[in-house]
Amino acid sequence: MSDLCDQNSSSSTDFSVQPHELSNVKKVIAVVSGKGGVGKSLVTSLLAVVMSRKGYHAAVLDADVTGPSIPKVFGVKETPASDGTGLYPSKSKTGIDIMSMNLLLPGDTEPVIWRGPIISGAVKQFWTDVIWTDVDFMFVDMPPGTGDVPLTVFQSIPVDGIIVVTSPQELVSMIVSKAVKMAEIMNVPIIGLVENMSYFKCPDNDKVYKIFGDSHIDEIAQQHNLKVLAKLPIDPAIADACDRGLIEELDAAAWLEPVAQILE
Ligand SMILES: Nc1ncnc2c1ncn2[C@@H]1O[C@H](COP(=O)(O)OP(=O)(O)OP(=O)(O)O)[C@@H](O)[C@H]1O
Repeated sequence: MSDLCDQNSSSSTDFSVQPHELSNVKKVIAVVSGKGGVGKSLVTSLLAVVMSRKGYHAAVLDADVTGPSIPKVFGVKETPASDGTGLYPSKSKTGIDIMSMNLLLPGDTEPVIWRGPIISGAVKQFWTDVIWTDVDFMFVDMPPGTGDVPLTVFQSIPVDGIIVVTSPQELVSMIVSKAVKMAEIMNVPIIGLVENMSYFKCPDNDKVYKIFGDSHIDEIAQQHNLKVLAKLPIDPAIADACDRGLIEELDAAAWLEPVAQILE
Protein backbone atom coordinates (compact mmCIF):
# COMPACT_ATOMS: atom_id res chain seq x y z
CA MET A 1 0.00 0.00 0.00
CA SER A 2 2.78 2.39 0.92
CA ASP A 3 4.46 1.53 -2.42
CA LEU A 4 1.27 2.45 -4.24
CA CYS A 5 1.08 5.74 -2.34
CA ASP A 6 4.71 6.45 -3.26
CA GLN A 7 3.97 5.75 -6.90
CA ASN A 8 0.87 7.89 -6.94
CA SER A 9 2.72 10.78 -5.39
CA SER A 10 5.51 10.35 -7.96
CA SER A 11 3.64 12.42 -10.53
CA SER A 12 4.20 15.51 -8.41
CA THR A 13 7.88 14.79 -7.71
CA ASP A 14 10.38 15.44 -10.48
CA PHE A 15 12.60 12.38 -11.04
CA SER A 16 13.54 13.37 -14.58
CA VAL A 17 17.12 12.95 -15.71
CA GLN A 18 18.97 14.90 -18.36
CA PRO A 19 19.84 13.21 -21.65
CA HIS A 20 23.49 13.19 -22.74
CA GLU A 21 24.53 16.75 -23.57
CA LEU A 22 25.18 15.76 -27.20
CA SER A 23 21.80 14.03 -27.62
CA ASN A 24 18.93 15.55 -29.53
CA VAL A 25 15.67 13.58 -29.46
CA LYS A 26 12.49 15.27 -30.68
CA LYS A 27 9.75 12.77 -29.71
CA VAL A 28 9.76 9.77 -27.38
CA ILE A 29 7.00 7.17 -27.77
CA ALA A 30 6.70 4.34 -25.24
CA VAL A 31 5.26 1.04 -26.49
CA VAL A 32 3.63 -0.91 -23.66
CA SER A 33 1.71 -4.15 -23.17
CA GLY A 34 -0.07 -5.85 -20.31
CA LYS A 35 1.82 -9.12 -20.62
CA GLY A 36 4.71 -10.61 -22.58
CA GLY A 37 4.57 -12.19 -26.00
CA VAL A 38 1.77 -10.10 -27.53
CA GLY A 39 4.09 -8.51 -30.10
CA LYS A 40 5.20 -5.34 -28.35
CA SER A 41 8.75 -5.62 -29.70
CA LEU A 42 7.36 -6.33 -33.16
CA VAL A 43 5.17 -3.20 -33.07
CA THR A 44 8.02 -1.08 -31.65
CA SER A 45 10.34 -2.22 -34.43
CA LEU A 46 7.75 -1.78 -37.17
CA LEU A 47 6.99 1.75 -35.98
CA ALA A 48 10.68 2.62 -36.26
CA VAL A 49 10.79 1.05 -39.73
CA VAL A 50 7.70 2.97 -40.92
CA MET A 51 8.98 6.33 -39.67
CA SER A 52 12.42 5.66 -41.09
CA ARG A 53 10.90 4.85 -44.50
CA LYS A 54 9.16 8.22 -44.35
CA GLY A 55 12.55 9.90 -44.06
CA TYR A 56 12.63 10.47 -40.30
CA HIS A 57 15.59 9.46 -38.19
CA ALA A 58 14.14 6.74 -35.96
CA ALA A 59 15.64 5.08 -32.91
CA VAL A 60 14.72 2.21 -30.61
CA LEU A 61 15.62 2.21 -26.93
CA ASP A 62 15.16 -1.38 -25.76
CA ALA A 63 14.01 -1.01 -22.16
CA ASP A 64 13.03 -4.69 -22.02
CA VAL A 65 16.39 -5.43 -20.40
CA THR A 66 15.71 -9.02 -19.30
CA GLY A 67 14.02 -10.03 -22.58
CA PRO A 68 15.69 -7.87 -25.20
CA SER A 69 14.60 -8.92 -28.68
CA ILE A 70 15.15 -5.72 -30.68
CA PRO A 71 18.71 -6.42 -31.97
CA LYS A 72 17.57 -9.86 -33.14
CA VAL A 73 14.63 -8.65 -35.21
CA PHE A 74 16.87 -6.06 -36.90
CA GLY A 75 19.74 -8.54 -37.29
CA VAL A 76 22.08 -6.13 -35.49
CA LYS A 77 25.05 -7.58 -33.63
CA GLU A 78 27.56 -4.73 -33.68
CA THR A 79 28.61 -3.67 -30.17
CA PRO A 80 27.84 0.02 -29.55
CA ALA A 81 30.94 2.15 -29.99
CA SER A 82 32.15 4.31 -27.13
CA ASP A 83 34.70 7.02 -26.58
CA GLY A 84 35.43 9.12 -23.52
CA THR A 85 32.32 11.18 -24.24
CA GLY A 86 29.62 8.50 -24.27
CA LEU A 87 28.16 5.44 -25.88
CA TYR A 88 26.91 5.46 -29.50
CA PRO A 89 23.87 3.37 -30.52
CA SER A 90 24.36 0.59 -33.06
CA LYS A 91 22.83 1.16 -36.50
CA SER A 92 20.43 -1.12 -38.37
CA LYS A 93 20.83 -1.77 -42.11
CA THR A 94 18.56 1.19 -42.94
CA GLY A 95 20.05 3.55 -40.36
CA ILE A 96 17.76 3.08 -37.34
CA ASP A 97 19.67 3.72 -34.08
CA ILE A 98 19.39 0.90 -31.54
CA MET A 99 20.48 0.55 -27.95
CA SER A 100 19.81 -2.70 -26.16
CA MET A 101 21.35 -4.65 -23.30
CA ASN A 102 21.86 -7.58 -25.70
CA LEU A 103 24.35 -5.47 -27.66
CA LEU A 104 26.42 -4.90 -24.53
CA LEU A 105 26.54 -8.49 -23.27
CA PRO A 106 29.36 -10.85 -24.30
CA GLY A 107 26.84 -13.09 -26.13
CA ASP A 108 23.13 -12.79 -26.99
CA THR A 109 22.32 -15.94 -25.00
CA GLU A 110 23.80 -14.41 -21.84
CA PRO A 111 20.95 -13.88 -19.31
CA VAL A 112 20.52 -10.66 -17.36
CA ILE A 113 20.03 -11.79 -13.76
CA TRP A 114 19.76 -8.45 -12.01
CA ARG A 115 17.44 -7.00 -9.42
CA GLY A 116 14.92 -4.31 -10.34
CA PRO A 117 16.91 -1.21 -9.29
CA ILE A 118 19.97 -2.31 -11.31
CA ILE A 119 17.80 -2.92 -14.38
CA SER A 120 16.11 0.46 -13.94
CA GLY A 121 19.56 2.06 -13.59
CA ALA A 122 20.68 0.51 -16.88
CA VAL A 123 17.61 1.86 -18.69
CA LYS A 124 18.23 5.31 -17.25
CA GLN A 125 21.81 5.12 -18.56
CA PHE A 126 20.47 4.32 -22.03
CA TRP A 127 19.03 7.84 -21.84
CA THR A 128 21.79 9.69 -19.96
CA ASP A 129 24.98 8.06 -21.30
CA VAL A 130 24.03 7.26 -24.90
CA ILE A 131 24.56 9.91 -27.55
CA TRP A 132 21.34 9.93 -29.58
CA THR A 133 22.15 12.18 -32.52
CA ASP A 134 19.32 14.08 -34.22
CA VAL A 135 16.60 11.52 -33.55
CA ASP A 136 13.12 12.51 -34.79
CA PHE A 137 11.24 9.59 -33.22
CA MET A 138 12.52 7.35 -30.43
CA PHE A 139 10.43 4.26 -29.69
CA VAL A 140 10.92 2.70 -26.26
CA ASP A 141 10.23 -1.03 -26.06
CA MET A 142 8.98 -1.29 -22.49
CA PRO A 143 8.99 -4.45 -20.41
CA PRO A 144 5.46 -5.84 -19.99
CA GLY A 145 3.34 -4.68 -17.07
CA THR A 146 3.60 -1.76 -14.69
CA GLY A 147 6.66 -2.64 -12.59
CA ASP A 148 9.91 -0.98 -11.67
CA VAL A 149 11.30 -0.34 -15.15
CA PRO A 150 8.18 1.19 -16.77
CA LEU A 151 7.90 3.43 -13.72
CA THR A 152 11.54 4.51 -14.09
CA VAL A 153 11.09 5.21 -17.80
CA PHE A 154 8.01 7.37 -17.24
CA GLN A 155 9.60 9.23 -14.35
CA SER A 156 13.01 9.85 -15.84
CA ILE A 157 12.55 10.10 -19.63
CA PRO A 158 10.27 12.75 -21.18
CA VAL A 159 7.81 10.38 -22.86
CA ASP A 160 5.49 12.24 -25.26
CA GLY A 161 2.96 9.48 -25.80
CA ILE A 162 2.10 5.83 -25.21
CA ILE A 163 1.02 3.14 -27.66
CA VAL A 164 -0.63 0.11 -26.04
CA VAL A 165 -0.24 -3.25 -27.78
CA THR A 166 -2.82 -5.95 -27.05
CA SER A 167 -3.89 -9.24 -28.56
CA PRO A 168 -7.46 -10.58 -28.74
CA GLN A 169 -6.96 -13.37 -26.22
CA GLU A 170 -5.75 -11.02 -23.52
CA LEU A 171 -7.99 -9.67 -20.79
CA VAL A 172 -8.02 -6.54 -22.91
CA SER A 173 -10.48 -4.59 -20.85
CA MET A 174 -8.38 -4.94 -17.69
CA ILE A 175 -5.11 -4.27 -19.48
CA VAL A 176 -6.35 -1.15 -21.22
CA SER A 177 -7.85 0.14 -17.94
CA LYS A 178 -4.52 -0.35 -16.18
CA ALA A 179 -2.63 1.38 -19.00
CA VAL A 180 -5.06 4.29 -18.93
CA LYS A 181 -4.65 4.69 -15.15
CA MET A 182 -0.86 4.47 -15.36
CA ALA A 183 -0.84 7.05 -18.16
CA GLU A 184 -3.01 9.38 -16.06
CA ILE A 185 -0.73 9.02 -13.03
CA MET A 186 2.33 9.61 -15.19
CA ASN A 187 0.62 12.44 -17.01
CA VAL A 188 1.43 11.06 -20.48
CA PRO A 189 -1.23 10.82 -23.21
CA ILE A 190 -2.14 7.48 -24.79
CA ILE A 191 -1.85 7.85 -28.57
CA GLY A 192 -3.91 4.72 -29.13
CA LEU A 193 -4.16 0.95 -29.20
CA VAL A 194 -2.65 -1.55 -31.62
CA GLU A 195 -4.17 -5.01 -31.71
CA ASN A 196 -1.70 -7.66 -32.80
CA MET A 197 -2.55 -11.21 -33.92
CA SER A 198 -6.02 -9.87 -34.65
CA TYR A 199 -6.90 -12.36 -37.40
CA PHE A 200 -5.42 -14.77 -39.91
CA LYS A 201 -6.10 -14.36 -43.62
CA CYS A 202 -5.81 -17.68 -45.40
CA PRO A 203 -3.54 -17.21 -48.43
CA ASP A 204 -5.45 -19.92 -50.35
CA ASN A 205 -8.91 -18.34 -50.30
CA ASP A 206 -8.47 -14.95 -48.58
CA LYS A 207 -10.91 -16.08 -45.86
CA VAL A 208 -10.39 -14.36 -42.53
CA TYR A 209 -10.19 -16.50 -39.37
CA LYS A 210 -10.38 -15.08 -35.85
CA ILE A 211 -7.90 -17.52 -34.31
CA PHE A 212 -8.19 -16.06 -30.81
CA GLY A 213 -11.91 -15.33 -31.00
CA ASP A 214 -13.72 -12.08 -31.63
CA SER A 215 -11.92 -8.91 -30.75
CA HIS A 216 -13.46 -6.46 -28.28
CA ILE A 217 -10.88 -3.78 -28.83
CA ASP A 218 -13.23 -1.34 -30.57
CA GLU A 219 -15.77 -1.27 -27.70
CA ILE A 220 -13.04 -1.00 -25.10
CA ALA A 221 -11.31 1.80 -26.98
CA GLN A 222 -14.63 3.64 -27.18
CA GLN A 223 -15.23 3.23 -23.44
CA HIS A 224 -11.92 4.94 -22.74
CA ASN A 225 -12.21 7.43 -25.56
CA LEU A 226 -9.15 5.97 -27.27
CA LYS A 227 -8.33 5.25 -30.90
CA VAL A 228 -7.64 1.80 -32.36
CA LEU A 229 -4.66 2.66 -34.52
CA ALA A 230 -4.10 -0.67 -36.26
CA LYS A 231 -5.02 -4.35 -36.31
CA LEU A 232 -2.18 -6.63 -37.37
CA PRO A 233 -2.85 -10.15 -38.67
CA ILE A 234 -1.07 -13.32 -37.63
CA ASP A 235 1.34 -13.82 -40.49
CA PRO A 236 4.08 -16.46 -40.67
CA ALA A 237 6.07 -13.97 -42.78
CA ILE A 238 6.25 -11.69 -39.70
CA ALA A 239 7.63 -14.44 -37.48
CA ASP A 240 10.06 -15.47 -40.20
CA ALA A 241 11.34 -11.92 -40.78
CA CYS A 242 11.78 -11.42 -36.99
CA ASP A 243 13.67 -14.71 -36.68
CA ARG A 244 15.97 -13.86 -39.57
CA GLY A 245 16.63 -10.27 -38.51
CA LEU A 246 14.94 -8.91 -41.62
CA ILE A 247 12.16 -6.79 -40.17
CA GLU A 248 13.17 -3.87 -42.35
CA GLU A 249 12.25 -5.89 -45.45
CA LEU A 250 8.74 -6.68 -44.24
CA ASP A 251 5.73 -5.23 -46.09
CA ALA A 252 3.86 -5.38 -42.79
CA ALA A 253 5.07 -1.88 -42.01
CA ALA A 254 2.20 -0.66 -44.22
CA TRP A 255 -0.30 -1.77 -41.53
CA LEU A 256 1.09 0.89 -39.25
CA GLU A 257 0.71 3.69 -41.77
CA PRO A 258 -2.29 5.20 -39.85
CA VAL A 259 -0.13 5.36 -36.73
CA ALA A 260 2.65 7.02 -38.69
CA GLN A 261 0.23 9.68 -39.90
CA ILE A 262 -0.80 10.45 -36.31
CA LEU A 263 2.84 10.62 -35.20
CA GLU A 264 3.64 13.00 -38.05
N1 LIG B 1 1.36 -10.81 -35.96
C1 LIG B 1 2.28 -11.77 -35.84
N2 LIG B 1 2.35 -12.79 -36.71
C2 LIG B 1 3.28 -13.77 -36.55
N3 LIG B 1 4.19 -13.80 -35.57
C3 LIG B 1 4.17 -12.81 -34.66
C4 LIG B 1 3.22 -11.75 -34.75
N4 LIG B 1 3.46 -10.88 -33.72
C5 LIG B 1 4.49 -11.39 -33.03
N5 LIG B 1 4.92 -12.53 -33.58
C6 LIG B 1 6.02 -13.39 -33.08
O1 LIG B 1 5.74 -13.65 -31.70
C7 LIG B 1 6.93 -13.59 -30.94
C8 LIG B 1 6.77 -12.59 -29.79
O2 LIG B 1 6.70 -11.29 -30.33
P1 LIG B 1 7.38 -10.04 -29.60
O3 LIG B 1 8.79 -10.39 -29.17
O4 LIG B 1 7.19 -8.85 -30.44
O5 LIG B 1 6.47 -9.97 -28.31
P2 LIG B 1 6.63 -9.08 -27.01
O6 LIG B 1 5.27 -8.69 -26.60
O7 LIG B 1 7.62 -7.99 -27.24
O8 LIG B 1 7.23 -10.12 -26.00
P3 LIG B 1 8.12 -9.81 -24.72
O9 LIG B 1 7.35 -8.86 -23.91
O10 LIG B 1 8.25 -11.17 -24.10
O11 LIG B 1 9.41 -9.25 -25.25
C9 LIG B 1 8.05 -13.24 -31.91
O12 LIG B 1 8.72 -14.41 -32.26
C10 LIG B 1 7.34 -12.66 -33.11
O13 LIG B 1 8.04 -12.92 -34.30
